[in-house]
Amino acid sequence: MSFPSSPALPSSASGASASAGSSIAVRTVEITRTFGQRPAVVTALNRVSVAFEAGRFTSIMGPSGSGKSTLLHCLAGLERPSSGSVLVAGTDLASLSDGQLTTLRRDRLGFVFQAFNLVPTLTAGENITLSERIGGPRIPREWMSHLTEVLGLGDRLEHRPSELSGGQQQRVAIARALAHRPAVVLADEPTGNLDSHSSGEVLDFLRLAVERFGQTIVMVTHDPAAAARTDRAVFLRDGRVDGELRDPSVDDVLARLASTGSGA
Ligand SMILES: Nc1ncnc2c1ncn2[C@@H]1O[C@H](COP(=O)(O)OP(=O)(O)OP(=O)(O)O)[C@@H](O)[C@H]1O
Repeated sequence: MSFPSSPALPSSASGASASAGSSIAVRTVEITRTFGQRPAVVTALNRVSVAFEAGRFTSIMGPSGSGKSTLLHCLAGLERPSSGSVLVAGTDLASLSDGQLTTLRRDRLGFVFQAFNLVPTLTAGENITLSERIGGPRIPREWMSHLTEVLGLGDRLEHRPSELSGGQQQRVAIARALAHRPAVVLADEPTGNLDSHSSGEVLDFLRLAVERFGQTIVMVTHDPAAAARTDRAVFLRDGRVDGELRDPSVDDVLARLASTGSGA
């Protein structure tokens, strides 16, 4: 597969630092998240401190119930931790009002979900520019056309989601997540609903976004093959960070999961 070279990044490139690995895009400091009341309190996250470097692709793995989704939701500002801090591009989410948090989520974060979450009544192109349509920064058209060309969507922009395959819908969702150059893209099992061919393609595009555009991506996955496409796999267990692997291979990840008995 060959791709055209990237045009100059828009000056509004908000936080997608090109200096891979040299700065922290998002971090948690000692976050704890509990659900419920005594005596039935569930501690989903227990004093988790983890930092995600700018321009890197990180996966979060761990057994069911280990806290992966709760961590991603806290990074996304969808859930507030019971204690501790979440900092996105240096901003402590706890210091923001609800309105400020909504704006930060629109302008500085991108999301890719297992269920695509496209707006069914909008075309692919309209879905991709959704953040602009709801008041976010203007998406430069040169960047938009480059992005859709790289993702192989150039001839699909007038189609509605129901007219696209699952893999194509997820590519639209990725384009939407990347369009406003967020500080971080948060991906929750982005290949969970796809066949292995489409999964491979989606992982190729996420990888490309990191390498070509310096995008920071944090992805929850159960799939060792998906984790092996990332720069770093962080393992959770019982709401705590339980080690990590740099440049993991599938075998590394499988061995790691087997050694802790944490079949993903
Ligand atoms: N809204 C909630 N109310 C009560 N308990 C919750 C809530 N959300 C999560 N939990 C509990 O917190 C713990 C962590 O859940 P979480 O969904 O973060 O795990 P996970 O690692 O993402 O699991 P899975 O791989 O199955 O999606 C679990 O024990 C779960 O039951």
